[in-house]
Amino acid sequence: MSAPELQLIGVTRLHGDGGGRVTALDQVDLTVEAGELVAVMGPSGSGKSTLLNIAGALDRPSSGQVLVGGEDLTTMPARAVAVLRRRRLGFVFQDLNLIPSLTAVENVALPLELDGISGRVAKKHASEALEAVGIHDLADRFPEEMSGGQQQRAAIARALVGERRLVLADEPTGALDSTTGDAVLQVLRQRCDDGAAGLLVTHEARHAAWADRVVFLRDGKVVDSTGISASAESLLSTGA
Ligand SMILES: Nc1ncnc2c1ncn2[C@@H]1O[C@H](COP(=O)(O)OP(=O)(O)OP(=O)(O)O)[C@@H](O)[C@H]1O
Repeated sequence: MSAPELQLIGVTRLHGDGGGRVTALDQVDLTVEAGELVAVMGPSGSGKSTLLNIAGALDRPSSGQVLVGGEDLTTMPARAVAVLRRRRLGFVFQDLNLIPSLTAVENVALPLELDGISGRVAKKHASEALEAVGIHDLADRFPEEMSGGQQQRAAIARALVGERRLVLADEPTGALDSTTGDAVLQVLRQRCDDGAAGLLVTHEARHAAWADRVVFLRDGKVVDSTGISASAESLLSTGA
């Protein structure tokens, strides 16, 4: 059997020291297999963003292990981590970070070109990624010529382009209207159904309902991890 796409083992992240020390994550264990979409929920300050940043090698744990596709990020040289992050991980954050002077297709092709793929091949993959998120016809528009929802879809296409096996999303629907937000989640869900692994931080039970599993954090600890059928009902009834 192949290694899980993502495995956190006993991950602790401390910030500051002395009296000001904060335990952002406390001995967190989490496994996400290929084909699985896992939602992370919890109150403000519970450690959701820290978890996502550590899973995406944007931050390092104070102790514990982070394995991506079976490779331990915590012992890997920084250069190898950067390559793995570029090739294997896709990030969808609220801050879209599309480059204003590049068209949609150029923005999506950029990570591939940075990875040494020829411009022509990168554009072909980028066009397919734009098609998958339903904005193929906007390929030659600049970000300022697109609506917020269209920009978000372009950002998702950029996160999914190429062979990204692990997709990390932090409130990817942001301020989008609910129809566009659902479309964005549908793309993420489809990608996981096609074999990627996904980790989705969200405050909204309606969005977590797209996941196979929900992990609840409180004060940096996983307090519950539950299949969606059981959790969705209780979450929706409490309005969490
Ligand atoms: N760089 C930092 N320095 C000090 N404390 C930090 C730092 N980053 C995060 N923290 C603290 O770690 C804890 C977890 O923060 P984190 O941002 O992961 O929570 P969150 O669940 O994503 O919150 P929110 O839902 O409000 O975004 C909080 O107490 C936060 O104040």
